[in-house]
Amino acid sequence: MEIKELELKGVYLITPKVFEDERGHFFESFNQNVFKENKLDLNFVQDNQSLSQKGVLRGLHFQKPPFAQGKLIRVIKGRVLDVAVDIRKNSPTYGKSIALEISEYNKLMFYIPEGFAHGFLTLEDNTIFSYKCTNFFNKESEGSLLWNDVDLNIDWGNITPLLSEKDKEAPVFSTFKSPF
Ligand SMILES: Cc1cn([C@H]2C[C@H](O)[C@@H](COP(=O)(O)OP(=O)(O)O[C@H]3O[C@@H](C)C(=O)[C@@H](O)[C@H]3O)O2)c(=O)[nH]c1=O
Repeated sequence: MEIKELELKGVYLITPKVFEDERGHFFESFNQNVFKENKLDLNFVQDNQSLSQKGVLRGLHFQKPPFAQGKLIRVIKGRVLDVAVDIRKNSPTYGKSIALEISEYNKLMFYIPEGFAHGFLTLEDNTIFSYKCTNFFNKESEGSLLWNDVDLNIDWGNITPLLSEKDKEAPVFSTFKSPF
């Protein structure tokens, strides 16, 4: 497993070591010791899974402190464009985002720390998305930003995604007061 910090501080790309044989393949999707060796001392308390058809966009979501969450993301089946937006007020990269394609094929994993809004677009039908969280779900702490906000300027491609009612009405970035 290789762990590499990306251009936004605190965001990591994890590339597993995949063992293939005639039965199929095997890889470690999380190893606390290896994460610790890379200064990622994390305590995951909740695992989530969602299934989406192609063209579903979930996001951009975060939970406010004290229920802020770090998320370790992977795709079990299918393919997504996964996006993390830095919403740490004092960060030199505030408002900047990283978009990564994560799939059952490349088996990449993405660690997004507290202080980020997160969303993803599914690129195949029946995409199964799975993530570990460092804090519990807390409905009252949910926050969101509009996926196609002009200032965030995320390149999702030319799409008309299927969104939840909540995500259609998410706040814009220009008037956003970050809780981080
Ligand atoms: C996120 C979550 C939702 N739920 C419930 C609430 C709701 O009735 C139902 C569906 O919730 P949502 O519509 O918010 O699901 P979804 O839009 O998939 O929300 C997720 O989106 C991605 C982008 C994230 O980053 C996650 O943290 C999470 O916010 O599941 C839980 O019980 N526990 C949870 O941890």
